[in-house]
Amino acid sequence: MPIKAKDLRLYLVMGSQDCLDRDPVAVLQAAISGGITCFQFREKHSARNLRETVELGHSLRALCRTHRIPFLVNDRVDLALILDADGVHLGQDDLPVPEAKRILPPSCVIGVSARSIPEARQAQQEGADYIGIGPMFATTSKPDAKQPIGPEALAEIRQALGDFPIVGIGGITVDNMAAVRQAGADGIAVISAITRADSPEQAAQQLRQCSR
Ligand SMILES: Cc1ncc(COP(=O)(O)OP(=O)(O)O)c(N)n1
Ligand SMILES: Cc1ncsc1CCOP(=O)(O)O
Ligand SMILES: [Mg+2]
Repeated sequence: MPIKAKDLRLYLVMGSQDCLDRDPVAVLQAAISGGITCFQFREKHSARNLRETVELGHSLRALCRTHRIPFLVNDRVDLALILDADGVHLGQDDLPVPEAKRILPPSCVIGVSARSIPEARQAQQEGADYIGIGPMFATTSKPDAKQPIGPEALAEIRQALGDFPIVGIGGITVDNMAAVRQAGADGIAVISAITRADSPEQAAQQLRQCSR
């Protein structure tokens, strides 16, 4: 089922590395109560081995299923299949979209990262369902992130792509999200604005209210 622009309104990206000493399942539950519209399981560089990652993934997936929140897996198509995910998110260094499509069921959503018009056009032509553009601003959640490109670059990509689902990511907070939406994003994807907030539920609620 293709992802709708409204599903991208408030997209939480998260793995256990983002949750400090909190239980990722509790953080996701709070974020869902606060109004997130999409979730991506992004387990990176963590102390968890693959077996533990799969176990956590099953719990997060079940929670999303109960609340009818789309559940996507970052990077790993094998994990997406194991967890019966609704989709995957692939970056420019990850599995190419045509290869992913050979393995995944046709209903599986594919999101692709882009930071330029050529990258975005290629993703669109290869059959991506949405594009994640960033980093918009400086981020501390991705040590290998490239230089921020700002909402101006997103506005140019929006113009080049026309009506196609686009989400901005990277350093987005309640204070700067308006610029990302005004540039033409259908929604925002965040890690720390929710996972590092004193109250992930209230943080999600506030971001959701501001993204109307
Ligand atoms: C919604 C969304 N947009 C962009 C990214 C970044 O993906 P990628 O460039 O592959 O980097 P990693 O997340 O794998 O470190 C994303 N994950 N989600
Ligand atoms: C995964 C990812 N891709 C580009 S920036 C980023 C990190 C976003 O995290 P935060 O919302 O905490 O800046
Ligand atoms: Mg990736």
